[in-house]
Amino acid sequence: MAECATYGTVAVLQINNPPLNVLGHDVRSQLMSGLQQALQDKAVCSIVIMGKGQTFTAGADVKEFGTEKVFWEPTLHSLVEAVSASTKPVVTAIHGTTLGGGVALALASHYRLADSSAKMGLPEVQLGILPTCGVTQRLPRLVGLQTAVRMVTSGQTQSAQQALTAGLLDKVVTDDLLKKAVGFARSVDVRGLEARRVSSWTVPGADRAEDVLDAARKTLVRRSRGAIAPLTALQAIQASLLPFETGMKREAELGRYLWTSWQAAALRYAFFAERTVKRWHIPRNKNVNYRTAEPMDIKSVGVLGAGTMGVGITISLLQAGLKVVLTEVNKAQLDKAVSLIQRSLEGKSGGKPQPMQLRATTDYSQLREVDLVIEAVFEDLALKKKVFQQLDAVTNPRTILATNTSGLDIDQIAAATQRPDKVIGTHFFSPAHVMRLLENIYGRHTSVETIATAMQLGATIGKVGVLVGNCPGFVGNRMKGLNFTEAMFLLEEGAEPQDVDKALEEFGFAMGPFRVSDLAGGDVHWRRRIQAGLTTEHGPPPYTPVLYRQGNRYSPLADMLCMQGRFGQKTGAGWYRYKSGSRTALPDAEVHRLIHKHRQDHGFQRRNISSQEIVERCLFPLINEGFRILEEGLATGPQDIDVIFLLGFGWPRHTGGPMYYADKVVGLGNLLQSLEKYRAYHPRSAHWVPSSLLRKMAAQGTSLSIWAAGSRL
Ligand SMILES: CCCCCCCCCCCCC[C@H](O)CC(=O)SCCNC(=O)CCNC(=O)[C@H](O)C(C)(C)COP(=O)(O)OP(=O)(O)OC[C@H]1O[C@@H](n2cnc3c(N)ncnc32)[C@H](O)[C@@H]1OP(=O)(O)O
Repeated sequence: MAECATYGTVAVLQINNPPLNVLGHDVRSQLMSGLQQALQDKAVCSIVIMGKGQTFTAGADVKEFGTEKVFWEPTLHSLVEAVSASTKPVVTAIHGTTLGGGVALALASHYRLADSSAKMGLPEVQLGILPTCGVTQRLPRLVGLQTAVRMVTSGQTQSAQQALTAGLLDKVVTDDLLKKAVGFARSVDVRGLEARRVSSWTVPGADRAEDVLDAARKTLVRRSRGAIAPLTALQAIQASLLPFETGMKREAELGRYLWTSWQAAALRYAFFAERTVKRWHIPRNKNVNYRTAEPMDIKSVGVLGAGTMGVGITISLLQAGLKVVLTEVNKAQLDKAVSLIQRSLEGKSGGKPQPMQLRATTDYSQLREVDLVIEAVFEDLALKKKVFQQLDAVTNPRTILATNTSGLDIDQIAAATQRPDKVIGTHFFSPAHVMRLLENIYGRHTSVETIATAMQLGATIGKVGVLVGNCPGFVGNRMKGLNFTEAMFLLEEGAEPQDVDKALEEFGFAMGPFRVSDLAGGDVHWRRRIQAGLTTEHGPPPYTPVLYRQGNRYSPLADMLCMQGRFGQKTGAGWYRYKSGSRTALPDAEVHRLIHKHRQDHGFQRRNISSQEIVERCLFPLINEGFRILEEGLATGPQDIDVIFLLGFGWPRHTGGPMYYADKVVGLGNLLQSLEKYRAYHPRSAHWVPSSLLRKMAAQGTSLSIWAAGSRL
């Protein structure tokens, strides 16, 4: 846990708690007793604190946060204060990714040394809490308000060099940190100790504090979208302008406020959910799971189709060091893609991809020897089936064939091949080299090896893979579709597009559904609705009621816009209008007229609709569908659905994701009641019928977290 050794007059305390040296209670206890021993030992003149293994420490043990253990003495706070009060100089020697409580220890020490691999960061606001233990008071005194605000409110890490420049480190060394730290500790003198206590310093540049804090507040109000931690952290930093002890009291008050907030619990859940999804199983056959599966070794990947998705996927693969054969029948498109890929990678690595790593070709047969192919052609089932038939013919029989589809039937695509066991869906999200989600979809015949390989590939390319079953739209788009459907009904009943967008943006989404639709292009879903027989290019199919299709209430408003060529940003007009070259959504009188006329034509009585109703009507059907998905065994657990929404659909992280939000914030009983209420008003929408799983859980008074704990392997 923590080891103590002496090197002449220097005592070295080394944290040894693999893999990340988190500061759980055992580690804290041993560090504290090591420190006390060193203070009592007359032969010891100075003390080094460092870590063994891959990092100094990743900070507090987040697994303790929901428990009493976090308060057991010595708490992190007591340990940090003991370091600060030490009567012998303490040198912290940092390597690897050092986070949170690790930085707190370093700040309380009298000297800070790092090797060049070190990265330092304060991710606490991402967990909804405040960096306490004096971080918000010492950091501004050491690096100034501006850098402190940036580090604390963004959670971004600083490289060793950046930390040195900022004043956070005293020295960066290149090798043998232990030897260098011991040498450094020998050279420091107890006489200078008092002056080395950061708590006795004043914040540099305090005369410009108001400007810095005002500017930061404005940015944070815009960026945090309802998350309380960043703005609270700013208040704590502001308190560093007060005397140190007063500032510490303020830090403790604000720390308590965040610690006990529901957002902190939600963000902690999100942190562990992202890690839980890698422990997948198939609900209908728990024997098929991450433990029983052995992935294939993937060294080379073919990407078929060099459109936007193909380009993003290729960049992700190359960045992870995989060999890629990019295949595209259209030579001009291929050349354009290669230049986009090169430019993107040059921007990141300062160099072009090795010629060996990327082979671009118009010839399918070049895919013969790759380990896995990701097809990324146009979203059309007939085309994909044809492509899979060709791939089946040209590739090695052991090659895995993956399709990047956002909702088409994996079984139908697999049926076009002689190897349905080696066919899987890998749904990337656009831009594919940026978005961290990979929704992997198994079909009826997909083998456990194929599933494990797709999940492993996700991890290799730095994505969070979530395994789901096959159904139209899979998990993400199946649920998300309901949100847009209900948003249009709200327009029919009286809301304007900007009202709906504003309510959901206030809830925490970066963009409301109409702005998203304009960004993505309304024609994409219009084509899908046409294919599904819900509409035609000229209006409702013959003998079909305008407001009722395939057994459900239907709003034709989106179809009406598309029939006028209003596809969104790319055509300069959609639900909003856009000035040439601008992405700013401007309310459009044309759209308001169209909605108004539609209301009159069909007898809708316009009424005022509250933000609460907008949020509930857009989100509750989606959550209800999430329960159906769990009931149908299409996701391993609620965490999987939440991660899909957090990483793929911009669901506000501080609410934990749709299923967590329903479970812990809304409450399952309240959710059920609301669904029943809206169902009474809107009997022609099947999405208001509560799922039987939700009914059962609400009746039993149980929670999704209990259900998930029982079902997860
Ligand atoms: C009324 C009461 C009033 C109370 C007042 C307040 C009381 C406060 C008491 C506590 C004060 C704490 C103050 C301190 O400032 C807080 C902190 O230090 S918060 C913690 C900060 N650290 C983090 O957030 C680290 C998060 N981790 C990461 O970002 C990454 O793990 C990594 C370090 C970059 C490494 O990434 P990877 O190599 O990809 O590894 P994984 O992410 O897969 O992780 C591997 C494994 O480790 C688990 N894990 C990671 N970090 C932690 C952690 N900090 N604690 C516990 N466990 C951690 C992770 O879950 C993986 O586990 P697995 O899934 O494999 O089981």
